[in-house]
Amino acid sequence: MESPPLNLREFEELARRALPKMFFDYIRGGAEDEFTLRQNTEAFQRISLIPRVLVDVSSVNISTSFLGYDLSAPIMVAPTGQHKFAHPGGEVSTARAAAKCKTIMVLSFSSSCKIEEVASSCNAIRFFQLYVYKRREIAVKLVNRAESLGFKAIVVTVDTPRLGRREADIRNKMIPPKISNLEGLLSIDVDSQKGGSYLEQFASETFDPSLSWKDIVWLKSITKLPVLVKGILSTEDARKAIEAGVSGIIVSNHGARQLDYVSPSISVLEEVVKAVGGAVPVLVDGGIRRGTDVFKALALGANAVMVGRPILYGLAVEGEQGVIKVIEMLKNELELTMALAGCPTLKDITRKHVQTPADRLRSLM
Ligand SMILES: Cc1cc2nc3c(=O)[nH]c(=O)nc-3n(C[C@H](O)[C@H](O)[C@H](O)COP(=O)(O)O)c2cc1C
Ligand SMILES: CC(C)CC(=O)C(=O)O
Repeated sequence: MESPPLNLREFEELARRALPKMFFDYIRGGAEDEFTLRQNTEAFQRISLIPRVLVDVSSVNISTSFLGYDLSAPIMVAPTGQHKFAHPGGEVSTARAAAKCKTIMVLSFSSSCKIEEVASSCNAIRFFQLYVYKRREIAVKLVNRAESLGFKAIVVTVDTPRLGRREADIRNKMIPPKISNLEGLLSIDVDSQKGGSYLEQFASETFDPSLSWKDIVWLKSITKLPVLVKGILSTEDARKAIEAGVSGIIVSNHGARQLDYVSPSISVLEEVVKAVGGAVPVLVDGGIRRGTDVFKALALGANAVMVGRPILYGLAVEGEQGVIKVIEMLKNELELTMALAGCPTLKDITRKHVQTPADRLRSLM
């Protein structure tokens, strides 16, 4: 028997073996040259840790809260579409795992399980991620459904006016998603003569590229739930988001699947946090694979992090149990990092515990 995975990267390798190539490539892949995809993880490696010693770390507490909800750790499940590509249990298995790990799952609009099915499967705290389609009434219906099913926030993704160019999907003729929440609301026929990525064809038929800042105000007007924006990479947009009245900002480059050559999200986190100035909480995702990465993100000002692909790898390898193992691995690594860095609580993690490439440059001048 193979030895069990010891870290998130080993889960990726096992998922590669477990999944059909088309689905593994879809999950792993990024846009175009995958430059930002590599940078998303390498940027974490360029940040060093500066531990403090002789601090009593006999007890380390990693629990926190986000928008008033208690979490076992500052680690949440990012919205990712089509969990049934990874495992037949789909989003229901992921939601159960998130509930058992006492964390928040952001359910993707492009879920392969119905929102009702996910809501009734367990008592996890859930947020609903929204893609705004050309047919706006679909957004209204889904936001209303999420609200009445007890979802606690709407996360609107703002980096996807069109789908990024994912060459693996083009090569594999990636099949279109089966979005259960759209049953009875919308059916899209892809043109099987066209070739290329059918996922991309689907997205270009449906996604509304005219979405703009005024629509955040519209979105707030159709729901009582807090609205968070996902996909902010600049201080200017962070300020606009605050002006538009959002309740949270997610610094994200969509796991490097949209615009290639954007900065890794961890590299812009600190300036966005400064621009936000504590007005609303800030999350970050992209390339988080180790507890040390979570620690670095917190030191640079994030309230919590979200994890995308590793959750799907865990799901592919072992269903619900695999997702639990991935989240618990990250939690255990964070706890150990905090002990070794002299931080018994999350509040003890400060900017002084990390050194970024910019810090090193400044110290030479
Ligand atoms: C297979 C896959 C599907 C995704 N689907 C969505 C989605 O439906 N909505 C969304 O806002 N982001 C989506 N994302 C982006 C994630 O929410 C997240 O930003 C990204 O995966 C974080 O990077 P990481 O995978 O390196 O952790 C998807 C990412 C992947 C890998
Ligand atoms: C169904 C897709 C549009 C989901 C997505 O956002 C992605 O694949 O990155």
